[in-house]
Amino acid sequence: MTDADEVLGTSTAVRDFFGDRYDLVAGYHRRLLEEGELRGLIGPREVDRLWERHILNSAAVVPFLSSASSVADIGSGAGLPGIVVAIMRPDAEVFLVEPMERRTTWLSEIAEDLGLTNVVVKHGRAEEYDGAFEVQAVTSRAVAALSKLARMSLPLVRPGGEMVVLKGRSVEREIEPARKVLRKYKAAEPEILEGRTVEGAESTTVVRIRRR
Ligand SMILES: C[S@@+](CC[C@H](N)C(=O)[O-])C[C@H]1O[C@@H](n2cnc3c(N)ncnc32)[C@H](O)[C@@H]1O
Repeated sequence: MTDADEVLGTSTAVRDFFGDRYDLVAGYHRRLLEEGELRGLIGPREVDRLWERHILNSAAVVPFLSSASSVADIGSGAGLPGIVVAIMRPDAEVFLVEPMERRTTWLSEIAEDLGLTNVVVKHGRAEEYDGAFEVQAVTSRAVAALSKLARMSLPLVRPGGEMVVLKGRSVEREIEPARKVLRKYKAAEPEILEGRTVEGAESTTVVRIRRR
């Protein structure tokens, strides 16, 4: 961990931002720091920027989930953003969908160790759960281009719900190729939004697509 990332992660701004969930987020950060690289969950360069690039970046999705009582994070990997969402939204049931067994083992361990009783880990590809369950909101980060992502996510979104994706700034280019699948699932026009967390942390692009 760099000094700058540690200073950010232990700052009053970050403590205030997470409020009474801060200790759980800090516990998750500690586990990622100690085991993330070793267990092949994050790359070696990421260890130095876990707070800003990963935890706060993941947290930026939460304000866009509105009052969703059920969320599925697809391609959760190390738990980003799924574990962060589950910590910040204890009132929501959070499904973490991940095909790699090594990663689902980690996700189950983290949920148990942090006492996150609202987490349900689902082993497999998102497509395998089409028709098996529906949620109010589906999140994802760094899983696929928007057209493929929409095909994976929208079948899990109940009508009136939404998919909320953490994306890079060039996401506008992914919208045209996704139009056909968006029409198929009666999705509304994608909204490109700015996700912010605390002063001093980079903002992120969030794409929200409502299903009618
Ligand atoms: C680049 S990682 C990103 C992990 C995490 N979301 C993050 O931002 O750190 C992509 C993840 O998506 C998972 N994945 C790939 N195809 C998938 C699918 N069809 N359904 C669900 N997850 C998938 C991979 O196993 C991997 O864990």
